[in-house]
Amino acid sequence: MVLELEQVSLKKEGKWILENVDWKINKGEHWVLLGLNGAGKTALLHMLCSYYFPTKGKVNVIGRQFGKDILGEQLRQQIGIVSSTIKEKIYRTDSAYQVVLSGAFASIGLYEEPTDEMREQAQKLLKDLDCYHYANREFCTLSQGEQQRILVGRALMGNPELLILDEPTNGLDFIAREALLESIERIASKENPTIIYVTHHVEEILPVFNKTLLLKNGTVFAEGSSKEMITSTNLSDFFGAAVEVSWHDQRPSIKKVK
Ligand SMILES: Nc1ncnc2c1ncn2[C@@H]1O[C@H](COP(=O)(O)OP(=O)(O)OP(=O)(O)O)[C@@H](O)[C@H]1O
Repeated sequence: MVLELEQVSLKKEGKWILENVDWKINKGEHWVLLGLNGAGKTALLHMLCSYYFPTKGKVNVIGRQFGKDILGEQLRQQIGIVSSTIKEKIYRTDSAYQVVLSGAFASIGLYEEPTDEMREQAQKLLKDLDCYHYANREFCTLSQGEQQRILVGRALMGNPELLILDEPTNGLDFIAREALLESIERIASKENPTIIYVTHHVEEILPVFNKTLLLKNGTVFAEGSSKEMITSTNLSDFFGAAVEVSWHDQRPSIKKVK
């Protein structure tokens, strides 16, 4: 089991942000965490990375139980994460290669001497993600799409037990988005890491993400196979607005019904 949440609740400034969340993720599963703005997705991710401690309930991430085991840095080294918060922190003048390498230490910037093995893995990731030709460019000179690829490479350094992709296509145009999704699909099917893909865009649910958890107002609205979750009836209830879901080539699309 990579993740086990049991009746997890989180209170911040007198308000319940998460309530009675149950979620189990087995090794190698690919999940989508879908929720509208303010649903509690970021709060939940912060908890998985041990930045937040649950007010109630049990959290077990990669075999470590919050409250019993030592967490923090050690745990975060086993989780690869792509998020806008991390992107904002990356040093503008670090090269793309340095950014990828820093993932081996789960640090922002490089403070330790990488081993030959780390360098080899970083170069391989740059090639696999089709980023090798801009490896020596400063991070800030890369396009949004290029930056996101580099961040995916950084997250994959050290072969994490859990890969969290938090709205990785934010700010990307249609072409860059689809190209990044193709890479993610390749990683998911080839390397088979456990992945949580966080989004509010139904269209981004790739066939490899065959499980979905719907989070609404801090509670689990429903969870199960993506095919069963992503239906017109279920999502109309979930969004509180009549929507129509259609599937093409195993990818869903959604439109509001007038
Ligand atoms: N530290 C905090 N203190 C007080 N309220 C918070 C805190 N963190 C989050 N919240 C509130 O909890 C709710 C859920 O926020 P969260 O950022 O987790 O949502 P989200 O699903 O990630 O939304 P988005 O898709 O817009 O990023 C929001 O109402 C937010 O204002």
